[in-house]
Amino acid sequence: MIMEEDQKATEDPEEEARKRRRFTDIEDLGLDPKDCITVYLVSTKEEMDGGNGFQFNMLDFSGIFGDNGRIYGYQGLKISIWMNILSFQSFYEINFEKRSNFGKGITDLEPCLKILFLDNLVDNKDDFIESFSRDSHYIRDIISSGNILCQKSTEGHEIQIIRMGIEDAGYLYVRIVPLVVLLVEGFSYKLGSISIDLNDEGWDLYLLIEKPVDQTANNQDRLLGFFTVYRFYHYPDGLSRLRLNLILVLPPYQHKGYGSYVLHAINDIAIAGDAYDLTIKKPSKELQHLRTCIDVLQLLCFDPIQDAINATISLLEQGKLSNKASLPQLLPPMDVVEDARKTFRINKSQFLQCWEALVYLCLNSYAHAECVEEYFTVISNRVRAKILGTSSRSSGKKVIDIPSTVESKMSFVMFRGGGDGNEFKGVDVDQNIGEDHIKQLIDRRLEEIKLIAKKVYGT
Ligand SMILES: CC(=O)SCCNC(=O)CCNC(=O)[C@H](O)C(C)(C)COP(=O)(O)OP(=O)(O)OC[C@H]1O[C@@H](n2cnc3c(N)ncnc32)[C@H](O)[C@@H]1OP(=O)(O)O
Repeated sequence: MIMEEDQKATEDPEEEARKRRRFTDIEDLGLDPKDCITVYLVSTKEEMDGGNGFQFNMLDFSGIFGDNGRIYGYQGLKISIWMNILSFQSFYEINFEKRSNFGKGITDLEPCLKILFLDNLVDNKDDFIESFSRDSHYIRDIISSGNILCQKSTEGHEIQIIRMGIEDAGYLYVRIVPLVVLLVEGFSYKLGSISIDLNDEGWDLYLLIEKPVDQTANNQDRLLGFFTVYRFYHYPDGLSRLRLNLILVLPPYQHKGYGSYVLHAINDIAIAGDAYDLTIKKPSKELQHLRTCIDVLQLLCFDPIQDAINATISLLEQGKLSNKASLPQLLPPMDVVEDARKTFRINKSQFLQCWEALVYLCLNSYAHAECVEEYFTVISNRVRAKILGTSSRSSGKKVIDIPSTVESKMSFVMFRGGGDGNEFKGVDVDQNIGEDHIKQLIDRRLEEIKLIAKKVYGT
């Protein structure tokens, strides 16, 4: 629905002339959609009218408003979008003071919003308001065909994770896709990365549901979040591998422990299904942090790792790792990596992420403060080598020391050249990168490790 606000020209002609001059004199630089669009999650008419719904604006509109993502030809533009959090249909209103072509054309807003919301838009405000009561049990109906995977009790509610059949999942998925596009960085229609192939049985959709214990008509089941998992095969043993493709906890429910609950459930799915491993497709920074905290906590209680950590700390105490010209450094023994995969389904590259944090945690908690500096040097060297990959690569073989759980004395591993043997992810490789940028990336990694330690141990 588009509404042009009443002009106040007759009330203050001078002000109006000044505004008009100002607007026509300047080049139309376009508006950032983030500055003029607000989305409200609502479940009642009162929330909608009173502006009391959950409100968010810093959203990702890339790919929605043309190639450079800006909106042209408007002054005082305000787009309000209300999403019914019970049925995931939406209604919008567009308000502006002025609309005119100032050299860059006029963005046609309605088709853009239709690209975003697909068939989930309700055209009429009264219909939308009616949907609060009409569709109040939409979620309850949808999940009736699903299977409860796990549940826990909170005050007055059951929190359930429900696995959906792929067809029923499809109906709901189409309704929640607009939220994914807006809230998950890097997921856009353009990239085509959000689609689930409903004919591919490898896909599973799981819903995180809040169910009132009192299931009377006035109490609705609510969708708190969801995740999709893809199952494929590990060659040559034919075991399944699980990939978490997408996870979203809806904004009103974030930072309440649900993400953590879901990640534990996914780990359990992988273990119960005897999967080879569990991976996550391009995790966001926040998700990666959460995942590493969870994995580090599990690994800290995993006996086979203790000897390997102690051996690494011993090398750090002797200053043997930072002096090494060859890389990689601070690698765990491969048998420990394999044990962790078999026990927790943590894949190798995730294990290496956890390993640095595990060593740091043990350094800190067992009074090895004097070699923390040594540890920081080793991490800095590792990040630097990752960035400047090719310069430290050689075509020959490299022999490096690693801690061993097999023998008390040192073992060695030989790497054939061409790579730095380093499987750490998360740092961009750029050959022309400057020293300042390298320092920033090193600091960032050290901060990540310290933050994990703080969350896990409060150190
Ligand atoms: C493969 C992909 O899908 S990549 C994209 C990932 N998804 C997104 O980016 C979508 C938007 N974000 C989200 O959906 C969510 O924020 C998620 C999934 C990343 C995390 O879910 P949340 O429910 O917020 O996680 P959870 O609450 O368990 O933990 C988040 C933080 O809250 C903290 N926390 C956990 N429980 C509580 C609590 N009771 N009170 C306060 N804080 C808590 C955690 O320690 C954690 O803090 P940290 O981030 O500083 O370490």
